[in-house]
Amino acid sequence: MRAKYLNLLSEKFDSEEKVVTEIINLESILDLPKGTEHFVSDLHGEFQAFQHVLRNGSGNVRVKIHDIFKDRLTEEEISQFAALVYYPEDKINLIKSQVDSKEALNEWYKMKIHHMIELISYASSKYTRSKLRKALPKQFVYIIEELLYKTDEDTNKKPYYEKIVEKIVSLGQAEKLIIGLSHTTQRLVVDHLHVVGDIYDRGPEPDKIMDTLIDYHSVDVQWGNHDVLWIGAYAGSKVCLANILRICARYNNLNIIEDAYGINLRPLLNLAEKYYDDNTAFHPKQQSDKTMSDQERHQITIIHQAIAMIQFKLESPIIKRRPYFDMDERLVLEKVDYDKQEITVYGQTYPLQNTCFRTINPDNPAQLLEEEQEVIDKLLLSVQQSEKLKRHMNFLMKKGSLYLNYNGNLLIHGCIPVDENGNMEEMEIDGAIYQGRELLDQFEYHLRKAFTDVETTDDLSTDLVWYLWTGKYSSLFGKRAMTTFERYFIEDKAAHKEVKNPYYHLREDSEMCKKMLEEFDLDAEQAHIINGHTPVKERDGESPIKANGKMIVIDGGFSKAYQKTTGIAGYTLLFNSYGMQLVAHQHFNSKENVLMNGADAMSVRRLVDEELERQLIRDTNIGARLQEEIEMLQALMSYRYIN
Ligand SMILES: O=P(O)(O)OC[C@H]1O[C@](O)(COP(=O)(O)O)[C@@H](O)[C@@H]1O
Ligand SMILES: [Mn+2]
Repeated sequence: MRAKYLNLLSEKFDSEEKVVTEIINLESILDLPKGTEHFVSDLHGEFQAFQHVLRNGSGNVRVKIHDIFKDRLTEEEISQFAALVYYPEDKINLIKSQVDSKEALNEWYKMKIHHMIELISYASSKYTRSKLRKALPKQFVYIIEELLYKTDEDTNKKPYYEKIVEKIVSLGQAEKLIIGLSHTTQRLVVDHLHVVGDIYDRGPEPDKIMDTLIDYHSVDVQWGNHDVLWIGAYAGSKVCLANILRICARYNNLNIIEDAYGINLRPLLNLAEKYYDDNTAFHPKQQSDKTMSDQERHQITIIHQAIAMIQFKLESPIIKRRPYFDMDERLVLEKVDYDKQEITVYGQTYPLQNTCFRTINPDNPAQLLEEEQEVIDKLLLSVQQSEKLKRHMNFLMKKGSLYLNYNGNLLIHGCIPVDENGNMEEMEIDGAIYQGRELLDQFEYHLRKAFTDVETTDDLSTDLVWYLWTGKYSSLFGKRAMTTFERYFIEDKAAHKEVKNPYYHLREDSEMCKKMLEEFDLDAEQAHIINGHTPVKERDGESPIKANGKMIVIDGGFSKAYQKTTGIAGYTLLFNSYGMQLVAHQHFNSKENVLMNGADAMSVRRLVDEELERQLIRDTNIGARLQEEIEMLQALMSYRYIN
């Protein structure tokens, strides 16, 4: 086997020199500082805020500009320069409208090109030349490299460089070059991006986030409960599909379904018109930046009811065919007394209000009307035929996982289900018992299986995707039960409560965190758990850094709907060769504000962890892989070339 592999390898490295060059190349990469990792989570469709954070590298771009130019530019000029790097196209247009002569514009171009070259040279200092080359705008690689590697600028070559920049400007290329250099800078300040779940739902543009991630140079995703709901819908789970439609209706986002993904809602609307009327419990949430006519609101309200009732009906057969999901209490339609209009759940009887049960047969409440069945079948077909959704879901499968061990840390959206005593909770799946990491691996196995067979809609794997959204031992949900039905129809808020898994208070304890890290074969002393999912209520004094820094929770509320609760507009985490920093973002007003005022009112930075020694690539996941490659090359060397 080994000889076979070495023979294969020798086809690529067919001379002693080639092997030596590659070994030296890899060795030198190992000694470069570790690249910067950038963590975000709970984006919830907020594309504008997300792309701002990406473009400014959570404040990293400004820090770098500040480092270089603090003695030469005012704070105001630094902010304006930063705005140019974030939004070069728009900023250039703005400048064009402000300057009064072509000469002045050309002078501005020249100065900015020089500044950008300095910035890139600084921002790329920890990368190899080849990596930097890959990040440069293709059409200008040669020119930029000439400008970058100007070793003797102060002496004989200076006029030569001035000439190059002059020429770029006179040939009308300055604008393109500045735009290209800005994107290069954005790319250089972050080496790798982690999205710790919940790209979808609540906000208006998850599809644009997906497109951005697909184009991003290096990224992974830890699925959130909302993401698996979308994966489930595509993978054939009708109940997941009903849920995503219900949430889109609730947040006035049905255009994601219709316009972004091209899914036809007409059959659902027809059904809704037949059976439903106005109902305040189903009015869509008013998003501040969206207007709605009365007619639109009416349509959304009736669609919202139609799909919610389909959802409740679809839950029932799954709960019945999977007794080990242990969800009998969620057979809500069967717990309703239709004459008295009340329900008994968890031993309590409550009156029901705002009901919309016209399609329900009290003798068999979970039975879908033929029309309902037809609608959900058509919707599923339409979902599975959406090319764009297919592309997005494929990407989520390719780059995503339920959890990830990366550079010594554990990244996971929700939780590791534990009991009050901190023991891993057990769950039965298909006759076998799983817990901890094994349980999570089982969930992931089934999710992938469901995705490879989208035709099958009611097998165990597809049902388990829905379980991940809402089940008691789901590592993504992290609560005992979802009280969606109660929230619509019961006034008493006590019935709405969703009890969290004990994980959420036990994670405050560093010993508990260490135990969980060990479960995932990580070095408990060094590692951190990085979570999303539960908004940190900074407003009430809650800290995102818990258990002496072992646990970091980065859901700070990108989602506008949750900003009132958190008091801020999201956290992001940066992990560079010097350690980890948490960035708390202020509310993102608008791109226009950044452009006009250079305002970048975000970041309060907090140190999570400081490395005693600067971390090198040698110490990272990638470093471990490179070391293996070096070993193979050394083996090839002795096998083939040295005797
Ligand atoms: O805020 P809404 O739309 O009422 O949604 C509430 C539901 O969302 C959930 O919190 C899940 O979403 P998150 O992952 O964002 O917490 C459920 O537990 C809850 O029932
Ligand atoms: Mn979540």
